[in-house]
Amino acid sequence: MPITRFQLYSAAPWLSSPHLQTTFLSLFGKAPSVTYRRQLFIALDGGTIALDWPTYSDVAEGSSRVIDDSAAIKRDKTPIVIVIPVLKKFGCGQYAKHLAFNLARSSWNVVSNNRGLGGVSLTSDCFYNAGWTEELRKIINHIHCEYPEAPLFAVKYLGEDGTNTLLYGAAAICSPWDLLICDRFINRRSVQKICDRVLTLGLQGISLSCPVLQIVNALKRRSSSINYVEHVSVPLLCISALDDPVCTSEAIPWDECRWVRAVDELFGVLSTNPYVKGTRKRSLQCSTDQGLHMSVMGDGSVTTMANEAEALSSSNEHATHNNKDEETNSEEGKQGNQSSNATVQGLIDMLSRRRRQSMWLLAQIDIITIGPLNISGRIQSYPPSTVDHLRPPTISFISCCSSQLQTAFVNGTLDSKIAERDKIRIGLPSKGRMAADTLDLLKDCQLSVKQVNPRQYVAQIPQLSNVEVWFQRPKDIVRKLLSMDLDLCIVGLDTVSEYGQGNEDLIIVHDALDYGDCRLSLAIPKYGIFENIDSLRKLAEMPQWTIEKPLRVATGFTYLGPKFMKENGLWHVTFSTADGALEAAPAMGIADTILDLVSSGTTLKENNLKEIEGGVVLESQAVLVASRKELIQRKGALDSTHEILERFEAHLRALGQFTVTANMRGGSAEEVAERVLSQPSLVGLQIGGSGVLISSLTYIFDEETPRWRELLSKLGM
Ligand SMILES: Nc1ncnc2c1ncn2[C@@H]1O[C@H](COP(=O)(O)OP(=O)(O)OP(=O)(O)O)[C@@H](O)[C@H]1O
Ligand SMILES: O=P(O)(O)OC[C@H]1O[C@H](OP(=O)(O)OP(=O)(O)O)[C@H](O)[C@@H]1O
Repeated sequence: MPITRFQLYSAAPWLSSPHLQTTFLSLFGKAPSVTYRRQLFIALDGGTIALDWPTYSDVAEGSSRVIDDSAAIKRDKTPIVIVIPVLKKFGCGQYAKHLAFNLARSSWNVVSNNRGLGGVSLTSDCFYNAGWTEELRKIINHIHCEYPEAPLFAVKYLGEDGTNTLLYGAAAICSPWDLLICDRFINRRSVQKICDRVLTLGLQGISLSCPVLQIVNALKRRSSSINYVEHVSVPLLCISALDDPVCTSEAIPWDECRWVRAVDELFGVLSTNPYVKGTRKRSLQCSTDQGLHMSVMGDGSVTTMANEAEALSSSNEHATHNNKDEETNSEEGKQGNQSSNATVQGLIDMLSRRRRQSMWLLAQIDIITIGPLNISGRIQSYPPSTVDHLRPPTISFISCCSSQLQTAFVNGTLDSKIAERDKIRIGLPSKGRMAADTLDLLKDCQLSVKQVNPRQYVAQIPQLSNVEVWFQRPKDIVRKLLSMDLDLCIVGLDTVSEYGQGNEDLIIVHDALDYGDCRLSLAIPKYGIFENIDSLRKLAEMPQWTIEKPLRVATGFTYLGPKFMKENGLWHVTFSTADGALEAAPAMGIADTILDLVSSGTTLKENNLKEIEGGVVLESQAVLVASRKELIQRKGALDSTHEILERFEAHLRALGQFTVTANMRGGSAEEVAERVLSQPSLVGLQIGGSGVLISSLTYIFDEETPRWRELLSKLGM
């Protein structure tokens, strides 16, 4: 049962020390018996990653299921919780098991992972490290593309990816927050040092084969989630024990966690949440505690409280609220909600004035206990049918969000974000293959971009006064179009398809800008078992691919890749990913095939690889893409898009067309006309003669272009 400040947990006297509690749990704690279905992946560095899915039979009371590869499950909307244990020795594995078990019983699907944990061998010299989030990012991408409809819940990573994260929410349980402070805490007292030794003993079995890393303080600082927490943009529940023997409360980012701008959102939830009871004043014990607190009661109810209430009561403006709150302290229901909100609002106003900041609010839950957390009391169970409502506000009252919170997220509508700016934003590739050609196309359409230097990421198009250009990396452009930070963009079709993942908000306005041509294609070695394989069908029919030994594909396209394979009947497939030079993977023995972009085919040839019939996933070239919501809702967005589209269409239509002005001999205008019309090859022209002008055309305008009509119909206009 969760213990809150109002129900202080008193341990038995013989177990009063948190160290003893942890040791007790490690020795005598009985974790639920859960068996896992394990999926193993080999990363490109040779490391082994395991995803462990708890099985249904172990949580029979609930409705959690084993996730398999069937198409039906792929459409499953059951939320998936990714549990990321840090250590499994010293009792920590018990926490993870309790967590997984209770989540699964509450109808959530659960997957647990980390390199080198849970008996997974370390097969590369790269060990788990708190600051290395790249692997987690890839895993989240992988799970998301496997189960695109299931909301994902899993802090450094969240802060790094800000609004770009694929997660819907997260919980950090006993996070060390600041590794340096925790390290110093552990080494401060001898009892802590013993604890450190025990942890190290637990690690010995796996760490002996690894090179010992001399982790310097700077690295600890950089790897700490405390530096990133303010950029988190999804609901984040942080649960810390104030007497944690390792993750000391001194490292908790009290201030950062409180800097939440989503005040209205929080109020909305408070006023509508049936569990909200009255407010209570109570002086808090911890010297670092200042500000507003919300506490989750044992029955799942939420209570607000504040240790600055005394200060508040001295403020005339808010005295009325406080008095009322005290009187109605024990009241429940609507009246309680109102007084709760009034108190919260009063504190916000007072603190805002004091700190001279616009608006902020803390939302914090303190749990003072040690031992397995039975979280079923607080994380609610959502049947799949209600999963669409899983996005806050349902759990947002425990959120810690950055000020960059998407408005769509806050209010469930897009309007306030739409109102935030009056310029239309077009995203263009900042560097790479597409960058120069994109600028050339715009220039050829008399839409030159004025960028003072290439490092300046915002620029203007003087011809379009209400349009701003934002230079970004192609994949970020698509993400920002989805998050409505951009309205329009030019990128390759492959990038939109991969990172847009079929999102209906993305509309291809112009699908053939005539540069950046390439294809996403499957390539296999020319040698060995593939020597006689020349088609996808033959590849799929090879007897070698089984559950135990699947076809290994190296690709950066972790959404399109699995989708293509399944659509083509290749079921026994695993994917590994890397940022470039994928063509080396088969020769290195890391993969059997690669799925990558090809244009001239030179790279494949140089690496002894070949394309196969039916292996092309996508033909790509540069495209103009827009956000449907932006086109509909942002004033001027559709007009600007129309103008850009018209110029692109007219210019591309004019490519390869020339005007020729020539002198032609003839007795009269009629005679010249007759000679021209009777000779399609214009034999009578004296090219090279005096007065002949040949110039390429810039535009051939249509009254109304087909693509514009198509766009209007896609927008339902
Ligand atoms: N031979 C090719 N290889 C890769 N991309 C190509 C090729 N030909 C055209 N393109 C286009 O160029 C895009 C890649 O451009 P760029 O190199 O800037 O991006 P990137 O490698 O995805 O970026 P980043 O370096 O941020 O990962 C592709 O998405 C594709 O649309
Ligand atoms: O068919 P080709 O003309 O040979 O082009 C194909 C290669 O170009 C791209 O790589 P890039 O040059 O972007 O380098 P990368 O592999 O490091 O991404 C792509 O990933 C292929 O490797």
